[in-house]
This record gives sequence, C-alpha cells and structure tokens, in this order.
Amino acid sequence: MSAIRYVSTRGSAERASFRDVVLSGTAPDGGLWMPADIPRLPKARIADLAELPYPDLAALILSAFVGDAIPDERLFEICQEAYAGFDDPEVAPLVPLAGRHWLLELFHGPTLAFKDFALQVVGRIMAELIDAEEGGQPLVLVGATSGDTGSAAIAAIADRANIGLVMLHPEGRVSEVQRRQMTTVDAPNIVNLAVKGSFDDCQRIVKQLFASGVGDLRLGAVNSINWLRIAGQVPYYFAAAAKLNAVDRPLAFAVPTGNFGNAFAGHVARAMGLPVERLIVASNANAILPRTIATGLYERGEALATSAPAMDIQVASNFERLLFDADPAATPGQMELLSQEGRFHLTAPQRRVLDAMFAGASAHEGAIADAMRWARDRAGQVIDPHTAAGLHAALASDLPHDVPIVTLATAHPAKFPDAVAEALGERPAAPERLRAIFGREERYATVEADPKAVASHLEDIARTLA
Ligand SMILES: Cc1ncc(COP(=O)(O)O)c(C=O)c1O
Ligand SMILES: N[C@@H](CCOP(=O)(O)O)C(=O)O
Repeated sequence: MSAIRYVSTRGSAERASFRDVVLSGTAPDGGLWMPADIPRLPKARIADLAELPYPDLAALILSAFVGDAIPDERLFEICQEAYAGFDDPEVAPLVPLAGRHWLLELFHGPTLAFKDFALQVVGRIMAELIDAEEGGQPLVLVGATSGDTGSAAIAAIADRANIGLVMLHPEGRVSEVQRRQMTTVDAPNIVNLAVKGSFDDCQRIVKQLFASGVGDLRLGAVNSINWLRIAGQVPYYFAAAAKLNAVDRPLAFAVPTGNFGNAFAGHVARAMGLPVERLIVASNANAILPRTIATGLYERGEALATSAPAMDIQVASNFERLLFDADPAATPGQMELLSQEGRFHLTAPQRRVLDAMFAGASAHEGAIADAMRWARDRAGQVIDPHTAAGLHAALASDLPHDVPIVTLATAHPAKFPDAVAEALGERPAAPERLRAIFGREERYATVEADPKAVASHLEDIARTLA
C-alpha cells in the first residue's frame, strides 16, 4: 500500500499526508482536504464486496484513503471494533418500503444516527495516530453540530487520552433528545457549548478558529471538514448496492442533506466505480442546494427552524468539495464571493456535473409529515423527519421505474419524538440507549456567537490534557 496524498480545495496549500489531514482542521489556505486522486475499484472487486460483512467491507473501502498510514490488518481490527457496538448484526440493514423504494437504516450505532458510521472510526483512528507519537502534543478538537454530529463525536472521543473536544450547538435549535445525548456525557475531556445563534454561526466560528489558530494549540476537526468523516460514509453506499445486486446496474439514493457530507460520500462512491444513476439531494425548507441545482446560483439566506433541525443549514460546507472536483480553478474565487457577497454562480463544468448526476427536492413541513404517514401506512415503518425529507424526494423522482431508489434513514425516529407524534399521532418507542439520558444531569455553558468566547474553552480543555 502506498502513501495517499491530499490537496486543498483552495489550491494553494502544500499536499498533505493522511495523518496530517486526519489530525488537523481546514487546510492552511482555508480549503478542505481531498485525495489528489479518488481511487477507482475494478468491477470484479466491487462485486466481491457483496460477500463481506459490513466491517470488512468498510475496511476495504477505507484502505483506499488510509494508504500506508495504518497497516491493513490494524485497519480491519479498527473497523471490527467500530461496528461491534451497533445493535443490528447487519450494521446497515436495507428494508423494503413499496415498489422500487427502499430504506437503508443508518441509525443502529451508539447515538442512533448515521454520524456514528464515520465517527466510530474517526475516534479510533485519531487515537491510534496520537498514541503512536512519542511526546506528541494533545489534540484539541472543535466541532459544530445541528444535533447529530455532536453526540456521535462525543461518544467516539469521551475519555480518550490526549484528545479533548469542545462541541458547539445552536442554543434551543436541537431536539431535547439530541441535546441530552451530548450534555449528559460526564467525561473530563468533553465540553459542550450552547451558542446564541444558528448552526451556520457555529460552523463559521469553527472555521474562523482553524484559520486564526488558538495560541499554539493543535486543533483538529470532527465535522465533515475532516476527510475521514466523508470516507467513513462511503462504504454504506457499496453495502446497499451489494444487497440489491446492483453493483453493475443503476440505482439511485435519496439523501437527506444539510452540510452535503453524506451526499458527497455518495459522489465519492460513484467516482470509485459504483453505478449510482442519481443522487437525489433532499432538503427541508432550507432549500439552498435543490435551488442551486435548479438555477446554478448558490445564494445564502437565513436558516429557518424546521422539524428536521439537523438540516437547518444554509452554508453546506462540503459543496465546496463538489465544486472543486468539477472545476478546481474556479473554486477559490467562488468561496471568496460567498464570504464577501453571500452568493456565487456555478461554472459550466460544475453545472454539467450537477445536471448529469444530481437531482434536488425540498420538503416543507407538510410534505415531511405526509412522507412520515406514507411510510407508516404503506410500509409499516416509522421514520424520522430527516428521513422523511429524503423519502419525499424519492417519491417525487422522475427516474425510470426500473431504477431502485434507496432513501437513507439518517436518524432513529425516537430522536425526534415530538415531530413524529405530531405527524403520526403517537410517540415512537425510545430504545434502551436513549432512556438513560433523561435521569442524568446536563452540563453545558452558553456563549455568544464569538470565536473568542469559544477559544477560551479550548485553552481550558487543553490545560487539562497537558
Ligand atoms: C439526521 C440527519 N439527517 C441528515 C443530515 C444531513 O447530513 P449532511 O450534513 O451530511 O448533509 C444530518 C446532519 O448532518 C442529520 O443529523
Ligand atoms: N447536521 C449536522 C451538521 C454538521 O455536519 P457535519 O457532517 O459536517 O458534521 C449535525 O448533525 O451536526
């Protein structure tokens, strides 16, 4: 296995190794890291994946991004450990809905959302790389969450030696279950901050801190800024295709979208050779991406609060990776325009990629509730509001009828009991893992939407690790 090199989407940073990419935040020029080349798997190798249990499949796909940074045998062990805590033996079961519609259940991990797929691996690989350093500096992670990344990152990092995590969530804009999943974890290396602002404010602060640095702290990312987050979400696209015997015939995925990490992982799966006919980018009323796909204009607005709060996002971080993949030279200027003017136009090559491979659909609140009712009435499935936005888009798709559509079920319905009860008239049963969080004390501080307020918490946690 050889070394994999990574490039920045802004084009002016030196190439970096897998290790440097995983243990850092944004690239020094402010961009996001991408592999210099996305490796393509031969067809026969993809077909063989059907035989593999999920952890082996994941290790095989991940090894293409890890290269020689971790020996293959160790990577296999890490993946076994990462998925051992999932409560379904298939890890990502595929459930039939009706006709050509399927649900890929991605909520069987420790925090009941799809973020566990990558973060259970990220936490272990970070620890592996840090442990291998002699006398290395502690790693201080800073993340922004609209609800699910937070708990998944905390579950992956809590109590790890030499790693601390400060997690920002928008005050009052995550569900009670999501908040408690983060704030009831009692670990000395975890700090939760409720930010007076939106998720976009939280993410902006995180990116500003990476750009400015905080003293001489070694900062790292748990958001999908970190390439390993994207890589860790690629394997389940292959697993779904293998289950449908669709490794050499077209299929489509409807992907509930906020920060575009999950959808971009699907794009990477296709680039690696999976015959993905269409990625249907499904949003809630925050329809910036479906609108961009339709018009070619990316224009930031105010994030609206919806029943699918993890997708209440206007600046979809990973869209930058798609722009770069389609037209690298144009991307730095577009990102500059976005920060100065809040908008930019796609170039012709970028529009061609979007038109050929993506579709978009947004679901307002009524459509989300309708999709929840459709899933219950037609297939006996209770789904969460984010998955419902995906299903709404899948049902509206104009793809030929022989193309199966897999909707990614990104969260367990019990994470959003109020929204489910409002649509279906009854509250979803809470799995054992969730019941415990209700008796426990919550710990978090509230801060202004200001990088300085967050920096002081990063310094405090760094002192405890030193
Ligand atoms: C339940 C759920 N669905 C969908 C999304 C959107 O995913 P992404 O940000 O990768 O587009 C999120 C947040 O990331 C989420 O928590
Ligand atoms: N919806 C996300 C927002 C952060 O996205 P990420 O994939 O970049 O971590 C969340 O649940 O926090």
